[in-house]
Amino acid sequence: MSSTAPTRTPHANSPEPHAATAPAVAVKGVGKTFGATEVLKGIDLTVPAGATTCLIGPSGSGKSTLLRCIAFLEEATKGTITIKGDPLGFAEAANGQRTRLSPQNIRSVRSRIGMVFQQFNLWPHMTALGNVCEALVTVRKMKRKEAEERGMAQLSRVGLEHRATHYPSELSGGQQQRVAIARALALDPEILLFDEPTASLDPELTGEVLNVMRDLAGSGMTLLVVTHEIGFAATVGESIAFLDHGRLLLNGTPREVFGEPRHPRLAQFLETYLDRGAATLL
Ligand SMILES: Nc1ncnc2c1ncn2[C@@H]1O[C@H](COP(=O)(O)OP(=O)(O)OP(=O)(O)O)[C@@H](O)[C@H]1O
Repeated sequence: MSSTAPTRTPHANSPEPHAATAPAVAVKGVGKTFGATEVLKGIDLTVPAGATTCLIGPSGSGKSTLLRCIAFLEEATKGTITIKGDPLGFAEAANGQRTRLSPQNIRSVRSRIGMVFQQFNLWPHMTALGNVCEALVTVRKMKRKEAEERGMAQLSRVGLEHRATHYPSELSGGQQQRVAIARALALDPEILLFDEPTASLDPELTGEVLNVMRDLAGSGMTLLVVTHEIGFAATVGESIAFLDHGRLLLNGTPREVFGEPRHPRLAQFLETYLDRGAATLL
């Protein structure tokens, strides 16, 4: 098992990696501090395209912060992040100097990333379809009719076409989260980030959201999922990254990471967080 996934180390004069072969996300030496607190300490992580990567670790280890840095909702204090080879936010020159990219460049690379949060953040005054279509019309400038067609297709993908005209208050938490997933999918992202998408759901509603995510994973989308659902990570994740105290301690296949002998910190974490039923999956 390696402490980091295999990364490309191009020769200084070699061309930029071609988008088709570049990883979906490459995180290099990323650090993040909030005031005097160092939350991320030099993270190197490669997220392969067309696969599901699960980011696990104890509470406070920095998982959400790393995901938010990848979505550029937080700015990494050090290091670089590329999306299919394109720098996001900052570029690093050959001499190691980090420069901030233009707002247009940041917007354009960010628009290729979708994100689903723990809270669904739906507009309460809009129907499920209205929520899914809103950004298509206002941001992507799509005609309403075309946006609604695309929105219906995405609602159907998460099994909610029959709830298109319902308002969030008329939907269960699991259905609201599925609408939020449809909204992210409608923008056709190259990579979809999930930040503990089932954490605010009752256990009986968690399964329906995990099933949708399982289907998306099976469709060959690139997913990066922060989760405490270890059973989901072990069965759906093709790559597992274990974060502890702001460092990437382990990164590999589920078998490599969860198999015996287990890293003592992982063993300790699993004892604390293991969700019901996961023990039999590992
Ligand atoms: N905006 C912020 N300002 C100050 N400290 C922050 C901020 N965001 C996160 N932190 C701190 O960074 C550390 C890591 O938080 P983060 O939410 O990334 O952890 P996590 O692994 O996702 O935890 P959890 O599993 O509980 O969600 C925590 O100590 C948190 O208090």
